[in-house]
Amino acid sequence: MEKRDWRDFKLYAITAANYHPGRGLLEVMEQAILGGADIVQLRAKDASKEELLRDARALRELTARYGVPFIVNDHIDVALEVGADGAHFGQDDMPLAEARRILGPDAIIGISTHSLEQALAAERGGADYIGVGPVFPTGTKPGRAAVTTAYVREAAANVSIPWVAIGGITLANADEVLAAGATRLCAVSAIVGDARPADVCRAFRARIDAAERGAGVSAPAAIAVVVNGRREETAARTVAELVEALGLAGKSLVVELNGVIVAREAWETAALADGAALELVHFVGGG
Ligand SMILES: Cc1ncc(COP(=O)(O)OP(=O)(O)O)c(N)n1
Ligand SMILES: Cc1ncsc1CCOP(=O)(O)O
Ligand SMILES: [Mg+2]
Repeated sequence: MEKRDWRDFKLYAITAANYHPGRGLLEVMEQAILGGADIVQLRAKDASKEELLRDARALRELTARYGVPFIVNDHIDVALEVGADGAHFGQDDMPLAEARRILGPDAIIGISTHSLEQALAAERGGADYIGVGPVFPTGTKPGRAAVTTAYVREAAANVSIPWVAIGGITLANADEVLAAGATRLCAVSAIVGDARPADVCRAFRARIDAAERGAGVSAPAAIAVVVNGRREETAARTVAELVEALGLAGKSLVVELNGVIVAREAWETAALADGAALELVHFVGGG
């Protein structure tokens, strides 16, 4: 089988074990890959070196099995030790030139950028890809100012190396980021924090593919779902969008999707696929 060029990646999934208590890292990341994540990063800010090495070895094996590039965040020694495909660094991490010297010419080196100036500097310095973000405020990187879709537009117009939009991206705002010119999306909480990472990744990939075809942003195709036993055609792709479309936003509701209750905090990322079955129970306040 011909090996895919890693530059063709569309959906970048990053680990965050704190978002999936009770579910294993490998189980969650394998689901993400099965749903269409085509590059994976190990990011574990509070992990010990031993934990990092253990998880990096396991993810190296998993990603190799699926032919998906594996990147390690921050820790160049761990990337080297486990034979990762590359490493990712921020503006305050190891300088790009030093990382290149240590990892060699074939490693994939990613750099976070928060402005076009930083993007062009990373490009000149030999980065293989850059992160553009955080596009929106995000609890995954608290305190970091959002660059907004204004910087996504600038990147789309000016950056020649692969770049990926990151930060606060969910199924509810993915189309906005794609409409600003992104062709690759990265998400942490929206993927690994969802009970069904494969479904979320499939939904992200569908949005990315639709944007690439120049379709879907203004007039998404309808899917058929079953709501309380009744078939509904809808353009909604998340529980939140469906609740809004049914005029139930702000109401006291319990939502069950395919037999599983979806917590209100997860409505924005709970993806709807064609054929999904929902039960919506609306409580009317009493006196
Ligand atoms: C793909 C991607 N983009 C950006 C980042 C953030 O890196 P950094 O700014 O160094 O912040 P930390 O992730 O280290 O907290 C990333 N990891 N991946
Ligand atoms: C690591 C990182 N760098 C910029 S934003 C971000 C966090 C993205 O996480 P989420 O997708 O949960 O907002
Ligand atoms: Mg970093």
